[in-house]
Amino acid sequence: MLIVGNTRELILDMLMEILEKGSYSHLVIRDVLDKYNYSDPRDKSLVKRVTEGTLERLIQIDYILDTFSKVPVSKMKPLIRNLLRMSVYQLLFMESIPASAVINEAVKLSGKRGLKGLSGFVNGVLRNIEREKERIPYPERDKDAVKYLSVQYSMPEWLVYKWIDAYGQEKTQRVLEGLLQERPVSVRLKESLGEKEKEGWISAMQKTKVHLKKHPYLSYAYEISGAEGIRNLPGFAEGYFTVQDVSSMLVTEAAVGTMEEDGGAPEEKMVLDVCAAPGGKSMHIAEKLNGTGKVIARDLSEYKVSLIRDNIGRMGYANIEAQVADARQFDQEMRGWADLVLADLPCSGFGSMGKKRDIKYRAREEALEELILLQRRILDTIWQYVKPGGVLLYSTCTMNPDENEHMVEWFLEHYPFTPEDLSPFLPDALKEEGRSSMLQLFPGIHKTDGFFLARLRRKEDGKAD
Ligand SMILES: C[S@@+](CC[C@H](N)C(=O)[O-])C[C@H]1O[C@@H](n2cnc3c(N)ncnc32)[C@H](O)[C@@H]1O
Repeated sequence: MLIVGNTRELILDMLMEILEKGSYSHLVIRDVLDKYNYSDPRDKSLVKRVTEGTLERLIQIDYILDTFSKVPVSKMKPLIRNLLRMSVYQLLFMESIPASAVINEAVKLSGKRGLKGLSGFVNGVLRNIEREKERIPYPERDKDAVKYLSVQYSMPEWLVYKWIDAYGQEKTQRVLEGLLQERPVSVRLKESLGEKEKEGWISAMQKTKVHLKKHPYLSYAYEISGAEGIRNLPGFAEGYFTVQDVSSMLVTEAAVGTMEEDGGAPEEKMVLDVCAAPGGKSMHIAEKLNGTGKVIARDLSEYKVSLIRDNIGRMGYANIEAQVADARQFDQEMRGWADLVLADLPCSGFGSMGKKRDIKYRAREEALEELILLQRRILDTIWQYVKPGGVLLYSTCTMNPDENEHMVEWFLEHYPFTPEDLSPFLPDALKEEGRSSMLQLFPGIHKTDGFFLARLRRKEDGKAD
């Protein structure tokens, strides 16, 4: 199948929007796919694949371009730079498209977009790369492991350096590989559905083109691949399921303590989720409470809270309420109110890079310090909402010890909490790693996004040490 005419021009425009104007890739891709109703669904998946793939491999692609072009990528005209990037992606990673077609289409498009004078340059660089693609002189691992891994897996050098420092070279490489692997979307099927409804849903899903598979960690988690849009799938409108990574479902298991503790039937609980939008974990907790107790789901803005409300409406939970509140501001009314406080804090988000492909290029090392201060500020405030004897569940969707293990250590030094063994609440595959109070999940190593969770219990005497 060729990428021709409007389709490749559309890809070029999307890359310009994301890489030159700084728009978020997942939003640009979603909007374009929603807007353009292709007669051939294969066109749709090609647009998605080439745009996402080019972003995912950007560092490697730019390295190759810099090796084969006299003009460095940073000095090229933006349109030419992005045209070359998407073409190199196709030459290297999409064998089904003939190289001659990729190059001819790129040459034509540069002319069409008013850069006819550069058609020869585009042609020359791409032909050179096509000829030499089996002999690209990549950085040598023995000489510079950070540069080697950075180019091979398209990850900024400072992040590779940070991960090697924290987790070692072997683990870092597995994580980098994991981040590039295509992973299915995971969904949480409502546990409260009756057997008949569950079977009906599974059989309706099997009649669609998507592939449905049970996730090995949790009985109610399923993986879906090949879906063109989740919203059109059976059971979505009825609120049978919600999209949620399994790592995030494990937070609820550990927070509510349902896997072994309480024989799987939690008593009535008061729960406060201080950073809740779009509401995935709050709704899961509401579900686990079987309609009892109360979950208050808070977030910073009216818009964010409207996302939580929309989700509650679709999923139909009655024991949950969404509120606008800034977690940095102490709320006197909540002092000692909660059996469980969920602190799923804003973080660097490195664990979800597999899904949001531009996070890795947007991340700035300097910004991490600010995030850590924000996380501390929120923790400084919200620990007081936990009843003496109650639980604080701390989580982030990142892999960065300063936001994770070191943050928990800092917290325990300052506030009257004790860490608790996570293993009773985890699936067998994770029990061993969860024996301490903290669990770091890694893509490529675990069957989840990158994620961190820690379970901390407030001491009965309740006062700060
Ligand atoms: C990791 S996300 C939460 C995801 C959510 N727990 C879920 O499972 O769907 C972090 C959230 O923190 C919110 N946030 C950031 N700063 C905040 C603050 N000062 N007060 C309350 N919420 C805040 C962000 O708007 C964002 O929605």
